[in-house]
Amino acid sequence: MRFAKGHGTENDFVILPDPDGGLGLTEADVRLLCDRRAGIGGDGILRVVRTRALGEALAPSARTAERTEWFMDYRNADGGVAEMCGNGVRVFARYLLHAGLVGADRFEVGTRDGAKEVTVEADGDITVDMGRVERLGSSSAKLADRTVDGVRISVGNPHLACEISVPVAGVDLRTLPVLDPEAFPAGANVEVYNEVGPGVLEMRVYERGAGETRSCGTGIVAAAAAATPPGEGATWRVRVPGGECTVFLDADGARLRGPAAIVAEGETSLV
Ligand SMILES: N[C@@H](CCC[C@H](N)C(=O)O)C(=O)O
Repeated sequence: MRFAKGHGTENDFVILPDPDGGLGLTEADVRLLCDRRAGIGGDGILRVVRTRALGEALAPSARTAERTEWFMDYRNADGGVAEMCGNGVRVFARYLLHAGLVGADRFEVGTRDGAKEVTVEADGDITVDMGRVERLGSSSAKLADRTVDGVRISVGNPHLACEISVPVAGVDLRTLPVLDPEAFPAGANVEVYNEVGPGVLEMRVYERGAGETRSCGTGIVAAAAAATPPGEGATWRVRVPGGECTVFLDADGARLRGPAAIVAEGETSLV
């Protein structure tokens, strides 16, 4: 089948065009496609399917996706499903434009967290309206070399955003963070962040279902939200190992702006 490969600040994805929803994509297929030695390699999969072709009923949280033409079926590299992917939506939007499946500079993408409006900026960046960001209290995570305290944040998917006040480069993120299972029954993405200047954060992330990645859009939003006093608006530039994104927070929620690129297309016999 045809595939494409794309990334947003080096959070990379295998893109599978499946407009009519006929592809029976198993967890094993996803793991093989994302394998960096035996497969194509990626932090996750973006299946590009017409919303009306979805065989499964949309969850109540995804109802607004019903009005969209294209749905991003996101899978983590371990084969699991995730509700949202901030870098993924930008790459998905870039693919729709690249493949001629949309023509406008502003359109909506369906996700398990509902419809997300994307805007193509004059410089080529893509901005995603991420919607509501919820602060859910505090929790902690045991990492390989330290225990970190943070804020539980929902950006559609679960996060623990931890301010560490020292350079993030020194943190050992090689092992799965140990989380409070009551706070995170479905696991979570864990961010460590540090304010390095006015309005500028540096961040690293251990993604649920993928391990440490070079960037995570929802994680960037979670860190920006955790760094902002509740009820206030703010703009943050967030530096990650794979680049930089900007987050705009206001009373309506968050917008995430950053690059997105398609870097290859081809045929695969792995699915
Ligand atoms: N890389 C993504 C997030 C992907 C899903 C995440 N690993 C989860 O399981 O929630 C992003 O850019 O937001």
